Amino acid sequence: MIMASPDKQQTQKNQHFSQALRHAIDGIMDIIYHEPNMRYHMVFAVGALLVGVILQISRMDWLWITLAIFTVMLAEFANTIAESLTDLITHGRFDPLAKRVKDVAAGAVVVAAVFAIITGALIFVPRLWALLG
Ligand SMILES: Nc1ncnc2c1ncn2[C@@H]1O[C@H](COP(=O)(O)OP(=O)(O)OP(=O)(O)O)[C@@H](O)[C@H]1O
Repeated sequence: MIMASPDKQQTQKNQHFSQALRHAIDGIMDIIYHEPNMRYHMVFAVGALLVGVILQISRMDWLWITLAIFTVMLAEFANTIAESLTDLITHGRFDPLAKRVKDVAAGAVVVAAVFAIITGALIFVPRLWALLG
């Protein structure tokens, strides 16, 4: 689960912006590689972007779609952070507070996904309906 830089096990502060950016990219690659849900979110995001291009949605609609995509992804980041910190503290030992943290974090992803579904439906369904009608 944890991706340390292969060259050294750094624990001190980053010295340069490029070093900080490299670690941030490590984090993004880690969540894509280890969290299947993040990959599902990305597939849905690409699908929404393709449909948006095909239907030539407005600039305002693009803003809503972009907001929905990033909201879901940020919720998944928060969920993964909460899970990792919980596992770091509990080492697999059952704790009711750990359950609460993980369940609430997972709930945040569900709420974000519902927002994305509503946003996509409001933007795409009327246009698809008009195409079929
Ligand atoms: N240490 C723990 N103490 C108590 N309950 C736990 C603990 N670890 C996990 N759980 C319970 O098991 C569930 C599943 O845990 P898991 O770590 O797989 O989270 P998850 O949200 O399903 O993960 P992912 O988002 O990667 O699918 C949690 O939602 C929580 O209810």
